[in-house]
Amino acid sequence: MFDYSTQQGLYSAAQTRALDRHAIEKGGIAGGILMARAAAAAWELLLQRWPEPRRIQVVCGTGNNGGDGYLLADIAHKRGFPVTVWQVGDAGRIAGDALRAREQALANGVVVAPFARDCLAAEGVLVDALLGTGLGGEVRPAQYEAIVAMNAAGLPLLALDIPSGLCADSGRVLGAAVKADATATFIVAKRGLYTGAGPACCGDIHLATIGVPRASLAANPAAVQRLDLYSLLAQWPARKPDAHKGDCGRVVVVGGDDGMGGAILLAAEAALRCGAGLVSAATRERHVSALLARCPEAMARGVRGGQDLAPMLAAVDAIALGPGLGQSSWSEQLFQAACDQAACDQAACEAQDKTLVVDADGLNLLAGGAGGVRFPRQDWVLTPHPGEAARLLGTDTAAIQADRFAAVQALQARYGGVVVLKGKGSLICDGRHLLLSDYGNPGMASGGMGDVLSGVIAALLAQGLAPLDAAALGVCLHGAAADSAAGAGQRGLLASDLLAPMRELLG
Ligand SMILES: NC(=O)C1=CN([C@@H]2O[C@H](COP(=O)(O)OP(=O)(O)OC[C@H]3O[C@@H](n4cnc5c(N)ncnc54)[C@H](O)[C@@H]3O)[C@@H](O)[C@H]2O)[C@@H](O)CC1
Ligand SMILES: Nc1ncnc2c1ncn2[C@@H]1O[C@H](COP(=O)(O)OP(=O)(O)O)[C@@H](O)[C@H]1O
Ligand SMILES: [K+]
Repeated sequence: MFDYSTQQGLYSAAQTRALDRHAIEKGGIAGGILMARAAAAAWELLLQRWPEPRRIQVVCGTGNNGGDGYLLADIAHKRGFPVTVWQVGDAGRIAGDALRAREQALANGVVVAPFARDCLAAEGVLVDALLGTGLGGEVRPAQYEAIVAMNAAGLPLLALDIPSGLCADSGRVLGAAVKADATATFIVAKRGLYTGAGPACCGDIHLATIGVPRASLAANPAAVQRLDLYSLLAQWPARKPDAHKGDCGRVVVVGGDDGMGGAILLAAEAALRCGAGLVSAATRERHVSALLARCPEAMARGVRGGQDLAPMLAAVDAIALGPGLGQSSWSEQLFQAACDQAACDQAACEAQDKTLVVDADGLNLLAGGAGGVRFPRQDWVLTPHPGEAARLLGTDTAAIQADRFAAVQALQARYGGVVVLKGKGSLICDGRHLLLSDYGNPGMASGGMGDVLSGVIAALLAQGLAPLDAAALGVCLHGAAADSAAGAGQRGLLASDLLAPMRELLG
């Protein structure tokens, strides 16, 4: 198993509060000092990003996020920039460090005025210090209006800690959220910044740790880890000099019903390009010659049903079940044969690390109860996109996207094994670990990307990686290859464009 403890921790709002408390109470750093450091870090980022702002407008709320904003305004004012603070909500409710920050800014001559409709001037840089990790529930009307106005202003926008209106825990928009160009997040990265609507709201994310003691971090370990491809690759030993193809694993990809022959080809080619020793494709007879013409390294076989498939599965390490599988009776037979094969010799399967990767119509068949396949089971990696996840949990896509962390955990609890919830900020869960990959880009919103991913994960399993490691490395590799292939343009990216960069990244 890879060691995930060195990956960057992602925190919930409650964990962040516990961390703050620890730093203040045990670390002896006053809350006001943390606030001043946060403001200074954000100011530095603002100047790096927009070196000559003609004006700075800071929209402040009544909590400590607003306090950060007041101190940033104070710094900007001292540096001679024209600054206005627009106060949203009743200033009489401001207390503690935030109140001291406001008083300091006022005493130093910062212009502070109540936020009003159309108050924002159309110049300079806007700073969002309205709501941070203290947001609870859907945003209330006054804050909603301020968020809409900030987004409509058409100005460069820097969010402090988290774009206002974004849920720090889930990455869901709570009614309305600021769409920032950059976000300066403080102390630790919040988990909602990296998945769901988070990435679209945050712009570039910059973490300022503001000197929180290591002991505070150690006392409050994160529950989610953000994956770094290169540190995972560094944990995967190189091939032995005398390796032969039998050492590198056997994969069978199963699918490609009528009209979907390309899906099975993509999965097979991806498995080969990610280092599987031998790859077979079990598909409709009519796809075999096209598959062989494009990819002669794959062993393509036409299968009429479950009885033809079973012998092909006997001596394999990983089965990718689902690319273009369809939902016909042929599909159901193959689905059942693959699930039975893995289940009937569970002991052998454990000994050989034989694992199923179930994707696409494999997941739809599973959701529909095809073949009476029992679960939970540990010998599979399920790779649903949000629509498939909704079918597997009997809910709708919006409910999945509203809390992707909860969804991936619910899927894993119900179905067992390792679950990958795809989409921006893909999540990987085995019941003990909760991992996030933020590689990938909207160019991947094109047919065949998922087929490639199932081939990648199957290849990594076949080469001996544990299911969690194969899923984690596979998802990162797939997304990073798409980032590399997209270059400056995302439209028109094809799933097959990922094959060459994946191979380069694997080294
Ligand atoms: N010592 C600390 O705790 C530090 C906190 N920092 C900042 O403080 C923030 C957290 O501060 P707080 O806990 O005071 O919370 P926030 O300032 O994020 O939010 C609380 C405020 O939002 C309002 N609010 C809550 N839910 C709302 C809703 N649904 N609609 C409209 N308004 C709503 C509350 O009435 C309150 O005024 C962090 O995000 C960070 O920016 C930083 O200064 C670093 C140090
Ligand atoms: N906007 C995006 N940002 C990052 N990754 C994305 C984005 N859109 C799609 N992806 C990734 O592309 C893949 C698409 O898989 P899937 O929806 O199953 O495609 P298909 O069924 O067409 O093969 C997933 O790995 C998903 O995480
Ligand atoms: K904010």
